[in-house]
Amino acid sequence: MAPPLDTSKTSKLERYNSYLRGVHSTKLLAASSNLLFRATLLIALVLIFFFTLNYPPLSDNPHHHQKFLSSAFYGSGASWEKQVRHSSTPRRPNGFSVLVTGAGGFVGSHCALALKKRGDGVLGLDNFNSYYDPSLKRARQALLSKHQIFIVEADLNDGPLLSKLFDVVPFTHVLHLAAQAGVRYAMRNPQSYISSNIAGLVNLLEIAKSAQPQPAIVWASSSSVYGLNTQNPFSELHRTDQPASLYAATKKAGEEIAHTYNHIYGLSITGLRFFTVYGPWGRPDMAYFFFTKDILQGKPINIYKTHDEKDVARDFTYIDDVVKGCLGALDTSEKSTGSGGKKRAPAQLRIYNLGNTSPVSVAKLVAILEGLLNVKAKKHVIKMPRNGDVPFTHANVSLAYEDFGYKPTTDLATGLRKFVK
Ligand SMILES: O=C(O)[C@H]1O[C@H](OP(=O)(O)OP(=O)(O)OC[C@H]2O[C@@H](n3ccc(=O)[nH]c3=O)[C@H](O)[C@@H]2O)[C@H](O)[C@@H](O)[C@H]1O
Repeated sequence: MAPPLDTSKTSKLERYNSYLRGVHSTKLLAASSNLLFRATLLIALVLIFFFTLNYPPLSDNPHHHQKFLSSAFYGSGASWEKQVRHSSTPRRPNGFSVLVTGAGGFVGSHCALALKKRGDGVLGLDNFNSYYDPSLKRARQALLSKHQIFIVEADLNDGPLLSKLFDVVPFTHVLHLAAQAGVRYAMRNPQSYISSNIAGLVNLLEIAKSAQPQPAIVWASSSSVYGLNTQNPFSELHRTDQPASLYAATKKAGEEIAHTYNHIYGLSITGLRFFTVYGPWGRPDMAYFFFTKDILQGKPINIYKTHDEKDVARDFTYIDDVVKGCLGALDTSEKSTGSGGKKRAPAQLRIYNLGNTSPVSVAKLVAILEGLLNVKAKKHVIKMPRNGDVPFTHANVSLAYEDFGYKPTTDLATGLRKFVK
């Protein structure tokens, strides 16, 4: 049994204990404020690190804004999988199940709707970046959603998310239209072209090569690959080793990368060289679109001339014609031949021009717009800046005609009328 405590000793002890408690709480207070200070410092450092990583700011680098967040938000959950499956299930006998990348974009949204309308299953993929006003992409998304097309919001470089999609859906085809577009913007933000048009393409092909079954792939190349080629009209047999812009160089690189994946893994791949596609729901960064806006607002527009004072011209191609070309390419795609990531037999590899076959000068384009809008444009005719533009494009489409009946039927005046409306 413990001896009774001497009260004087007890009160001393109590005083001592209360002194100790005082010291302890002061120390505790000091320690916790120290801890708080360190934590604040750590958070500040993490924030500085985070913002440094995200430099330059979003407006200049729209691809950084939500990279890979998608894997965290999606890729799991029964209702998400249900949406993905429902959207990609065909509603016609022997219908396709197509992953349309860039489905929030101009050509992507039109193709997605056309495929869905004929009974194919369509799943969209888009990162909704801010290269141009994302609200236009969201409006396209709303339109697609009305037609039961679900767009997964993800970046092409998000490997885990893409793998997950191919685990959930046995896609028969991929219509790969997601890209960093625009010829002149490549001088302002070169890295975005590498990230989307090269790294993103490789990521997609990596996933596709291991998918069971391997899908057939149809993807968007560009008329710009003809670069400094001077033979006319441009044929798929002409030189494409002199790109005039980084955009063109990344599209040409894509064609070579496609060759590699076809050769090693047996992926069936078709590249489509689009020629200045225009029309309703188009891209606001393209000349016909911002010319229309500027003319209506009474703002001056620049019309480029070549350095030897010639007209600059494009083989402007109407969206409905291009959609028919994309569907024709999908319909004539052969199956990929690989399985388990290994090639089993030679596979189809194709390249086609999808143009209009009748170039029109930019000056004429503006004259048509003036007529349709009933407004005179404030025109500045200037020498084409050295920004990667080529003076002239003109497609020979006989190969696409032979193989899938591609025949453009919309002239520029008719197409622009539909756009202006
Ligand atoms: O076929 C392609 O592969 C590409 O087509 C498109 O590029 P481009 O043919 O350059 O279209 P776009 O910019 O509308 O300029 C049209 C014309 O206006 C001239 N132009 C342009 C701007 C200006 O201020 N003044 C002007 O005269 C300009 O010199 C040009 O002659 C796509 O954007 C591109 O993503 C890619 O798909």
